[in-house]
Amino acid sequence: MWLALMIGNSRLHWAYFTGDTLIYAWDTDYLPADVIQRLSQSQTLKDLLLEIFPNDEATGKARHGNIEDSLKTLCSSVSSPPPIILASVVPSQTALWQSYPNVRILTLDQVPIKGIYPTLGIDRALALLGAGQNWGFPILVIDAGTALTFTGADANQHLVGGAILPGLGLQLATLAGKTGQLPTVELPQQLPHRYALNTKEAIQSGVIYTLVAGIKDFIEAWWRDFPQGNVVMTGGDRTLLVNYMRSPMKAPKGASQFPEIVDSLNVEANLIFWGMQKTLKNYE
Ligand SMILES: Nc1ncnc2c1ncn2[C@@H]1O[C@H](COP(=O)(O)OP(=O)(O)O)[C@@H](O)[C@H]1O
Ligand SMILES: CC(C)(COP(=O)(O)O)[C@@H](O)C(=O)NCCC(=O)O
Ligand SMILES: [K+]
Repeated sequence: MWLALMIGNSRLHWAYFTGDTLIYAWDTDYLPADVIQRLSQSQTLKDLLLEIFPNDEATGKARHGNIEDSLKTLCSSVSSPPPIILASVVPSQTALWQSYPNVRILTLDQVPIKGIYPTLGIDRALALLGAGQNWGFPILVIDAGTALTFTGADANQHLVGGAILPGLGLQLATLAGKTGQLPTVELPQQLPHRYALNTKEAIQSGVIYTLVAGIKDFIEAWWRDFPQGNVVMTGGDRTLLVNYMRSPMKAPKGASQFPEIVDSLNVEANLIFWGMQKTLKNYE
């Protein structure tokens, strides 16, 4: 068994594998350095899982309930700190894990995608590989994380390129942080009205409608260049974004948003983990 750890700019993404099979994936906040130190000394997977599964603050009970129990039962026999395969786009966080005795840090040059430029985020390369493995190349990955990224590869698994912009959460945080009067605003579950008559909804409308329009434009351009190309969305905001794109437009004479695009858009949380598994496999 092994654990995959992808360090993103907002949080840690974990997956538990047995061999080639992804059993379970979950997210946690960053861990303090002293907790990571303690994990390095943990003798069993059970000890480790106790630390890295998020607990419900109120009850102290694990949020993942049954899954956590079955994982622990499954792994209580595994001794020594379990192997962690790590990929990161946050160097200061990577440094904290370097002392872990059984860690392997994946680097960009190990990811079997052609034409990679040296500063490409390894999360983008891994997601591309994972998506291409599953749906085939050409493939366009839209990662709605801290940053929102578009990353495409052609039929030869060669990087076409992509784009980077602030993600939904970051756009909202930047507006609140860099202006004198704009409040901190949450993301609504439903698509807001386009024409807002209060500040909160005006911010939500501006950020969401322009982001959704931008995504639509990138997908249409992708299909012009790669008519057989697949498109997949991942990242922490994927579900919200797809829901916005599915909703009818909340505007006068609002028609359904982008049915033809949403119907052919794949949504998947675990692309990066699939890419990590494939990268390891490539080295065997
Ligand atoms: N519990 C959570 N913690 C942080 N972000 C979350 C959470 N749940 C949903 N999100 C959303 O996920 C986005 C971050 O995406 P994610 O893919 O987790 O980031 P990264 O890979 O950059 O760490 C944020 O913009 C936020 O809106
Ligand atoms: C663009 C990113 C910040 C996205 O990170 P994330 O939002 O997933 O945490 C990351 O992939 C990165 O640091 N990339 C390096 C620059 C590049 O890909 O060109
Ligand atoms: K990401």
